[in-house]
Amino acid sequence: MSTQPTHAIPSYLDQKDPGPWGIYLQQVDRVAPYLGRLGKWLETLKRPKRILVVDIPVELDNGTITHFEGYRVQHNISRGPGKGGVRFHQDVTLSEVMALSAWMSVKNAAVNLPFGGAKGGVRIDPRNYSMPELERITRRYTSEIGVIIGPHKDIPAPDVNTNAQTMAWMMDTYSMNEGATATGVVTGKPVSLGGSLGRVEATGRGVFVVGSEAANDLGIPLKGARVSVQGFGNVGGTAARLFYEQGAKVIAVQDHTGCVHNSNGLNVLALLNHVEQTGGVAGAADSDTLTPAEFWALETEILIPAALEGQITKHNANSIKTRILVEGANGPTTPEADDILNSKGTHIVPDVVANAGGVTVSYFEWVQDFSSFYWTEAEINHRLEAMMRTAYTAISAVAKEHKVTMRTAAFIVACSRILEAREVRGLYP
Ligand SMILES: NC(=O)C1=CN([C@@H]2O[C@H](COP(=O)(O)OP(=O)(O)OC[C@H]3O[C@@H](n4cnc5c(N)ncnc54)[C@H](OP(=O)(O)O)[C@@H]3O)[C@@H](O)[C@H]2O)C=CC1
Ligand SMILES: O=C(O)CCC(=O)C(=O)O
Repeated sequence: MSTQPTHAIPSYLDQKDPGPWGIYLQQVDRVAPYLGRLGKWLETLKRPKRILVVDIPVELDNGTITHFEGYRVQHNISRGPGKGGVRFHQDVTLSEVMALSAWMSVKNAAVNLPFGGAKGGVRIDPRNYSMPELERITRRYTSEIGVIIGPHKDIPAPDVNTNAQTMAWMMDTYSMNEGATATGVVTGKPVSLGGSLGRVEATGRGVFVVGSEAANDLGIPLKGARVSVQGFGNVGGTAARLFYEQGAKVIAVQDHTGCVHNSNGLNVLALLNHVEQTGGVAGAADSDTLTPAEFWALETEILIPAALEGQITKHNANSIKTRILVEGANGPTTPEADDILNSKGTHIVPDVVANAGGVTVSYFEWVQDFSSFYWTEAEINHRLEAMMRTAYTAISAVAKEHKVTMRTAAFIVACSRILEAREVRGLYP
């Protein structure tokens, strides 16, 4: 007998979602058999706590008024305030933001940060707008979501196409509306505004740390290891540089301008300069070009997707020849592709562990803001590396104990922590 009430018109949550939210739901279902008595709370994870869709009216430089659609979703706040980035992208959808917020709940719990999960987004291609227009859009978006964010409620941070400047505008807008400076309302701020040293590089550094742990587990020396990277922004660019500096051969990099390749290894520092000057990897010196299909089929020791969700699917998973997949991006691998890669023995370090370095240093930033006492970059990096290694080792151990993948192990650890908090808090106000 069903324990849920039935209705003639299904709720939007009951629709079959083929997008990122549907992928997240499949991942949650895979963890159900391992939750024991906590299984009775599983439905909690399939329902975001709070969804806010906002209209953002803005006057453009040419005097016209235009409207953007923005979102902030708080998936779960059982273990602490919501935490997660804000994305500006033309393809942002509610399904995507719901999934990204849920992956934040899982990530924060997997690494044992005292946060729930949240995420935000604005449907906009920021390349089409001037800086003053982006400032007005960001400020209006912040005012609109101001009813649910706050240093103890939900703390945004940078994600795709947002950065420290975006966070400065958000912090200033929220503070003006509150009538008091609230540094702790966002993380990833400029250091001059209470931001943390090391935050800009933190996600890529975390990818490097767990990628190195995985290589060590498989007996692969970093020196000479072939690495390919999709996405050469904050996460992919930093991870590529750190592997390069340790002697790995970064043989291919792809962004939306194309894919550059050199089987002897690209000069990553020169490539970063080239991207700074031209806006993309296309046309970089000492490289040939590859099609996307050729990029995925390259033989590598380490492959790092660090762009958007849904890049590795049943259509390209069979061609992938890498020993280790380190998910810098959120949700880059669909469940079918996950199964194909696992059956080939690919060692997958899932997003909820691999890219947790950013939110870990965001946590350090939040703590520093509250205590008004700031750590050195060396201290930050040391603590970050320790937390990433601990999380990787603990989740590997659970994977071995239950004979499951690292992704399912991370979900077992995280979902158990979230649902235990749910259970012990109880349901009624
Ligand atoms: N920033 C952070 O702290 C964190 C980010 N992440 C995740 O990491 C991923 C990347 O984020 P981040 O580096 O911050 O974002 P950025 O905006 O800095 O960089 C995104 C990169 O991805 C490239 N890209 C976008 N679409 C495509 C595509 N279809 N094919 C190939 N390349 C593409 C972009 O290329 P181009 O510039 O040419 O458009 C750019 O190089 C996202 O999934 C994000 O959610 C996860 C944890 C924390
Ligand atoms: O730093 C943060 O708070 C969140 C970063 C983020 O959005 C992510 O990990 O996907």
